[in-house]
Amino acid sequence: MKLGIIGESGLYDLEGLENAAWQEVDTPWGAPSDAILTGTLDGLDMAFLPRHRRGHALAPSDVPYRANIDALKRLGVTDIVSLSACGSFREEMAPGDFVIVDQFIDRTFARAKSFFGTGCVAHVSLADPTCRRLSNAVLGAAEAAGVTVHEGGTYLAMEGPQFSTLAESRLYREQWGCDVIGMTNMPEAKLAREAELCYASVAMVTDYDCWHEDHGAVDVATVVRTLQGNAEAARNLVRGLPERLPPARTACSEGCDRALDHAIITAPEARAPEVLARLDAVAGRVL
Ligand SMILES: CSC[C@H]1O[C@H](OP(=O)(O)O)[C@H](O)[C@@H]1O
Ligand SMILES: Nc1ncnc2[nH]cnc12
Repeated sequence: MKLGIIGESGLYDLEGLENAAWQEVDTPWGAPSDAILTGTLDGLDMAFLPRHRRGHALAPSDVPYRANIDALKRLGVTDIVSLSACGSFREEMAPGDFVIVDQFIDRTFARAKSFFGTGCVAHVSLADPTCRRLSNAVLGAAEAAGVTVHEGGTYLAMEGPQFSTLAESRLYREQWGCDVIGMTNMPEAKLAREAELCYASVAMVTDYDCWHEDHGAVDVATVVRTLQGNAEAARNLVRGLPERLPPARTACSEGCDRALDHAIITAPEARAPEVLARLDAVAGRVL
C-alpha cells in the first residue's frame, strides 16, 4: 500500500515523514499542482500533494486534477485520502467538525473530467464514489484524533471561485439534500475511480455557507480562521492512519482497484495509439 494525501486549503506540507523528499513528477496531462512530498510514516509509504500548490496559487478551476491523479498513480499510490475545506448545510455539522463524505453532486462545468475520450472510451461506475474500506480507516483515525466526525454526507461540488448565492445555498440544502459544499472534490473523485485508486474524502467544515440566519454570508477571513484549527486536526488524523492501514495491501473489498475491468467500450482495433500511450499509468493494467 502507498497512501496519497491531497492537502486542502490550509494544509500545504506534511511534517514527520521519514526520508522526506519533494519529487517533481511529469505526466501526459501536464504538471501536477506541485512537487509531491514522499516518505514513510510509521512504516507506511506516503505521497503528499498540496492541491492548490504551496502558497495557494491555484484556484479550484485551475487545479490540474488529471495530472494530480496520474502523478500519484505513477508514484505507486494505491489509496488517496482527500482533505478539503467545506461549507456546511447542516446545523449539526458545525465549523471544526469533519465529515466523511460518501456521495457527491457535481455542479462543476469548466474542468476536464475524464482520462478517457475519443480514441479510447470508458464508462466507470460511480454509484459508490468513495471507498468504504478506506473511509472506515479514516473515520477511526478522525475519532482517535478527538475530532467530531460525521460518517457519511453528500458533498456538492461547485465551480466557484465565488461562493454560492442564497438561492443556490437553499436549493442545495432544502431541495437536493446536500450536507456540505466545496469546490474541489469533483472531478477528483471521478478521476481516482478511473485510475482504479481507492478514494476517501474528509470534508472539514469551516463555515455554514450563507443559508444560516445566525451566521450571515461566508467570507475568506472566516474560512481561514477555522482552517488553521482544522489543519492541525487533519495532521493528527493523518498520524493515525498507518496503524489502521495494512502495508501489505489486499484487493479492495469494494472493487475500486478493478474499476476498469468492464469499463472500456472502444474495440481494440479502434483504439488510438497516442491515446493509449497517455493512459499508461492510469489504465496500463487493462490496456
Ligand atoms: C478557501 S475557501 C474555498 C476553497 O477552499 C476549498 O478548497 P479545498 O477543497 O482544496 O480545501 C474549497 O473547495 C475552495 O476551493
Ligand atoms: N461555503 C463554501 N462554499 C464552497 N466552498 C467552500 N470551502 C469552504 N467553505 C466553502
